[in-house]
Amino acid sequence: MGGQANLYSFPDVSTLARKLRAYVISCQEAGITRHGVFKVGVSGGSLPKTLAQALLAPPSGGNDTVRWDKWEIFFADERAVPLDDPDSNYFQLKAELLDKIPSDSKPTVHTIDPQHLDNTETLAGQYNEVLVKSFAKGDSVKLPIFDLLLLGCGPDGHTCSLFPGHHLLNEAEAWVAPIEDSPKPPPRRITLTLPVITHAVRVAFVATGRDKKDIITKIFETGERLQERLPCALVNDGTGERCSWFVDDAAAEGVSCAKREFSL
Ligand SMILES: O=C1O[C@H](COP(=O)(O)O)[C@@H](O)[C@H](O)[C@H]1O
Repeated sequence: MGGQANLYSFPDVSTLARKLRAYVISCQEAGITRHGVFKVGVSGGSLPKTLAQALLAPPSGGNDTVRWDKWEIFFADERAVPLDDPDSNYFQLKAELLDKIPSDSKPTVHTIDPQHLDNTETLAGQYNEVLVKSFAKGDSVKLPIFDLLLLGCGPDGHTCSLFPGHHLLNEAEAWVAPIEDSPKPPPRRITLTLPVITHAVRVAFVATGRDKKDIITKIFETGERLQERLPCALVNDGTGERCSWFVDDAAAEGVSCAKREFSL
């Protein structure tokens, strides 16, 4: 894999949000040029709040426009709960971001089908079909290619619903996989698999706050990261310079090397 993941550290979350906006818009423009739409996968957890701060800010002119009507939003992982449950990643994104987008320019949002909540295999199959319809369009395609995946990093190094050392990290065929034993509640979820994540055109992690410091240090500084099979480190290794980390100084405090200057 070419190069190393980019680690961008900013003094505070508002600065991070401004730079993240510029980055997402550049991925948006590339996606629209490539195929007329912007196909983005988003995580839950702390990400929707920071993303909303980035994307709901008024445009500063020039090319700084979020073209919501061109966005197709998918979920990088989702919990097997109703869509109006506060644990639902869709619910969190809706509350923080989707409900605040002006009604004349709404994105297309692909949720799980809540009819299949009682069976995570069926739920993963249903969401897989959603991806097939959008990315394969009747052709045989080995893997979907997201224009951008916006991911979180849990304090244990998990991303999406891929957890350290979990057997799902070995999944090589499925695009979407069920999980029934997530160590972080709720236990029943579905997730994009590692091959899908590392196949994206761009991957961006967003992680802020002191409670992310130890794991980010481990991911970027120590030799233990791969032995421990930390999902975030595996994504870094599978994507190289296509991967960018947007972190604040509190989260990056333990990293002494590898930080890059963000320019766009
Ligand atoms: O359970 C989850 O956690 C991760 C990380 O969340 P964070 O609050 O530590 O940012 C999140 O990315 C994932 O989508 C979610 O299901």
